Amino acid sequence: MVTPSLLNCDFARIADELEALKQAGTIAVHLDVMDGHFVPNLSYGAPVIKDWRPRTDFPFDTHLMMSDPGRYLDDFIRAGCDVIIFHIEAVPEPVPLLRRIRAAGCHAALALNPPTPVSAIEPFLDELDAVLVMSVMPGFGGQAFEPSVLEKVRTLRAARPELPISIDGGINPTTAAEAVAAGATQLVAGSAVFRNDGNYAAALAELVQGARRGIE
Ligand SMILES: O=C(CO)[C@@H](O)[C@H](O)COP(=O)(O)O
Ligand SMILES: [Co+2]
Repeated sequence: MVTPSLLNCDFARIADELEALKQAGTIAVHLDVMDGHFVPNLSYGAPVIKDWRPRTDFPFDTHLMMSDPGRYLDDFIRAGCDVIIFHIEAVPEPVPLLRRIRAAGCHAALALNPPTPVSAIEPFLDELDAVLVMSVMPGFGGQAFEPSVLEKVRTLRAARPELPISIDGGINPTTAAEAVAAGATQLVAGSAVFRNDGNYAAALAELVQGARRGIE
């Protein structure tokens, strides 16, 4: 599955952007929340997501790049997030938070930055609905894919054949193929979708074609 990251969309026209993604065949969107502390950038938070919620029925895959996600977790749950992902680097003892997310009826996932080994999340795999492997340092769209993370995807896939594995950062048709071949099941793509020609259907089709090459 290709999940567009809204980071590069036109936020002034969010309802139109969501509708255009729907017409292009999207089935979920990835929301990048940045706190200016865990990552050197700011984006948007729960009040904005709450206003988007009635505009779309897309599941909201919410990537919390925050130093203290627990402090704001209830706001994201109330805002209507469906999948809530936070970083193991921010919360080294993640079980209480993962359980709060699941108890609220949401899916819980842990993200890991490129330098972070799989062993950092291994003890918590039973508590997870998915893992998000970052293939760039978080904070900005449009960065180059870091190929060394593919080994982590392979390791996770071998350890957990059924675990949904997302990969996020620098996804294009070529890296989509590599990620899927390694075992990724969800490809988060920002700049490869929100490219200059505005043809989201064509962009998604190219990414899906790339992903298919990875299965063959
Ligand atoms: O979490 C992040 C960046 O920190 C991502 O979700 C990016 O928004 C993906 O953008 P591209 O790398 O595909 O341009
Ligand atoms: Co993201």
